[in-house]
Amino acid sequence: MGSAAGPLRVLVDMDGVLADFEGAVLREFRARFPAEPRVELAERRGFSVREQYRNLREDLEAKVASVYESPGFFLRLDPIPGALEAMKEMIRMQDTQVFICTSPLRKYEHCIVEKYKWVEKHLGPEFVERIILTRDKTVVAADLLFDDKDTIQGAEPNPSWEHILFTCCHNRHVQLPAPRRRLLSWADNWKAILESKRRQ
Ligand SMILES: O=c1ccn([C@@H]2O[C@H](COP(=O)(O)O)[C@@H](O)[C@H]2O)c(=O)[nH]1
Ligand SMILES: [Mg+2]
Repeated sequence: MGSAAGPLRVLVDMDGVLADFEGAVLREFRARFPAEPRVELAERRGFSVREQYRNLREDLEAKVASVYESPGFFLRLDPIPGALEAMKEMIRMQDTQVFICTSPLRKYEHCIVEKYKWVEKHLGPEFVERIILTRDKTVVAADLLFDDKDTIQGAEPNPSWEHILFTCCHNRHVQLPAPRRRLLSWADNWKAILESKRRQ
């Protein structure tokens, strides 16, 4: 895609990229289960927080899941530093389409409506129009996907987007094979990544 074929289409993930899921899990786990062992952010490894707590002690899996499945959890997430400013700038860029592409929990009761409310509260109604909710991001057509999940798989073996790994506590130790790229934070040069893609 890019300039020859129309506007650049950018997908931006929500948890771990716009909204601080990991920080809230730890904060709320500590508050609800102060006597239990926990995984500090510096010790997080791998996308699944649930799996890491299970490896720590089997019964902790259900406890950590109960934290992020609770009503109000997704609404209380803090924005990732710089994310709101970047999104508001990106949506105003010429020849650029930006969408929020996020996966709901399997236990979706509170998560889905709270994700919508979070976007409305922090980014406003124009971004509510731009939410794509899917458990399979590979079938969504775009040029770029900014996402903290290191491996994104689904029904489409060759997604149209380039996955830019957004650095998060659980993926900072992952060594990316060339030519895969990262965005270290929203203070990193996300505009250069968009421009590089327009030239392709
Ligand atoms: O350990 C976990 C458990 C659940 N999640 C949830 O998975 C999706 C991920 O969404 P993305 O759109 O890929 O960010 C979301 O509902 C999380 O709350 C998780 O991230 N980690
Ligand atoms: Mg994510």
